[in-house]
Amino acid sequence: MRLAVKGVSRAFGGVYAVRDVSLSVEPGELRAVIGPNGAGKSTLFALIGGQLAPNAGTVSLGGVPVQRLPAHRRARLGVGVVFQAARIFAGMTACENVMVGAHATTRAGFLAGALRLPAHRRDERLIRSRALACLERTGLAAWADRPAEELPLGQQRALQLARALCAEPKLLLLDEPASGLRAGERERLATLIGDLRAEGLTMLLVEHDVAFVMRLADRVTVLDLGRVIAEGTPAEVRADPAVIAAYLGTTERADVTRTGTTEKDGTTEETAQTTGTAHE
Ligand SMILES: Nc1ncnc2c1ncn2[C@@H]1O[C@H](COP(=O)(O)OP(=O)(O)OP(=O)(O)O)[C@@H](O)[C@H]1O
Repeated sequence: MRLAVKGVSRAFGGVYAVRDVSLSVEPGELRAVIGPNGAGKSTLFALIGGQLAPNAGTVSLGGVPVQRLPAHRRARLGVGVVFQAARIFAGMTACENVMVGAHATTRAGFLAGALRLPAHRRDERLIRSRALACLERTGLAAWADRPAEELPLGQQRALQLARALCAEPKLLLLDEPASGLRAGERERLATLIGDLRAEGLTMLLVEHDVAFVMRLADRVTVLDLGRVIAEGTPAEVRADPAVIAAYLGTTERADVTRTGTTEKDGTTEETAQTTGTAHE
């Protein structure tokens, strides 16, 4: 599903977190959004997912303007979201957590469920088998019937991804999916994202870990201080002087696999000062 963001701005307390940002992601494309700390990545992510509304500009999905729709309405249009912080339902098994993702997309509603109609039982069986397949894809098959809260953090993230996939999204938004993962988990995630891309799923990936996205993305959008400063293929972006100045250059972060906070040491004085201003 095509995603088009046009002239989107969002301010907090008079300070723009995202300012006049435009980007369009073609169906089947894997787009990465990178940028230093405070660049506006998470804000842009929330503006697309519907957790935030823009002060100006439009967001459209497959040509439908959605900037005023809440997140659950965008989900129904086919937007799947994996947040950075694990959002799991405690007191439910891993499989039940994943099944939640699919319920919005099935016909049998609450009433059919409450009345235990045959259509509902059929749907439940279908959803359970879909959920198990998603758990398998994300390496969580062995956890299916265990309480979700017992999963280690990395697996809780994978569980969110399984839940999003179970809803069969047309656009998948991933917010720093590699952060906090161990090397093996990171590799598995990269493989899965590559597989999803090969299957034609449109994805937008916000990521701190530049090396992680550079080998996966078709195109990369670079934000700095709320604005798009570069866009292109990974090779083009890597060679762009504006990107090097703002983000990649001084500590060769492109080759450093880091998560969490971006180090400020070694940045140019100018970059350090402007980044500081953005946080005020
Ligand atoms: N809810 C909020 N209230 C006030 N200011 C906010 C809010 N969310 C973001 N900001 C500010 O907007 C700017 C952009 O933040 P955002 O989290 O979108 O950047 P980011 O690129 O995701 O950063 P990071 O890589 O550190 O997560 C920052 O200056 C931040 O302090």
